[in-house]
Amino acid sequence: AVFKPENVEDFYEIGDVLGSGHFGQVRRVCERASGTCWAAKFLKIRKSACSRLGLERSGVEQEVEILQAIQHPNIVTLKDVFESRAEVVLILELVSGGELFDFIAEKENLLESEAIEFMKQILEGLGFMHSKNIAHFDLKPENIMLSDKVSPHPDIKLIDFGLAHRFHQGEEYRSTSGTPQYIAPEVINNEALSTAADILSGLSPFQDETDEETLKNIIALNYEFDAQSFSMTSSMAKDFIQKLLLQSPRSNRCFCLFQPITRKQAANRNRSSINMKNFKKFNA
Ligand SMILES: Cc1ccnnc1
Repeated sequence: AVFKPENVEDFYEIGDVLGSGHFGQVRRVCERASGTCWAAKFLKIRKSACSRLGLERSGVEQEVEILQAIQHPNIVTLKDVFESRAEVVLILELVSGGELFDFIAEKENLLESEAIEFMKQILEGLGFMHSKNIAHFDLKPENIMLSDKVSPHPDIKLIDFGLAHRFHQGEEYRSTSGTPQYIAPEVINNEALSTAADILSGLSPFQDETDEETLKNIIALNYEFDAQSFSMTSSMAKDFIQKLLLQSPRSNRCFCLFQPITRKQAANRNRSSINMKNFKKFNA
C-alpha cells in the first residue's frame, strides 16, 4: 500500500499528546484547511528487518486495511495515512471523551440502564467487526473510549487495532500478544484463535498478584464475584455475566463487568499489552 508521501505538518497543525502505547504516540491535530481536529497516531517503522525498534510495515498496512474495512459508529474511523522516512501517521477520528473505565470510576454509581446502553454499543461495534471476520485481540478498558465529555449519553468508540486480525476462509491464526488480565484462555494456551477471543472485562475478576497468577486464573476459569461489590447488581445482570464468561471459545462471549471500583484501583490497573512469548507455556 502506498501512503501519502507529503509531510503531515503541511496539512495539519500538531497539538497535544492524547495517548501513547506499544505503538507510539497519538496527538491531537487540527486540519489547516478546515480547522477540524483529528487524532494523529505516529507509528515508528522498522528501518531494516533485523532492527528491533519500531513496527513491521506489514503490520501497519494490516491495521490500515482493517480500519478501512470497518466503518461503524462505535469504531474509530480512519481518515488519511501519511508516510515519511521511518514513520507512518494515521489520521483518525478524534475521540475526546476519555476512557469508559475512568468515566465509570468517576461516577458515584452507574445505573444498570447506563451500563446496558454502554454494553449495547460495545456489542454493536464488536458484532460488526466479527461479522467481517475481524478480531480486535487487545480489547480492554483503555481501548474503549467515549466520543466526547459534554453529552450526557456519550457514544462508545473502540480504538487501537494494532493487534487486530482479519480471518480468511480456512486460515488458522495464533497470537501470543495481549494484556494479561484480559487475555482469553485459548491465547494463553497458544491454540488456534477466533473472534471469540475478544472477551472483555471491565475490572478483571481474574486479576491476581502477578501476570503469571492472572494467566493461570483465566485458564482455570477461576473467578468469583465480590459479594459486597455485587450486592446491588440485579440477578439478571449476574446471570448474563455468568453465561458469557465461558471457557470454550465456541461460545460467543463478551464479558463486561461494571463492578464498582475505587479511584485507586482505576489509577493503578495494569494497562500494558505484553507478548506471551515471555511466559513459559501454561498447562491447564
Ligand atoms: C487516543 C485516541 C485514538 C484515536 N482517536 N482519538 C483518540
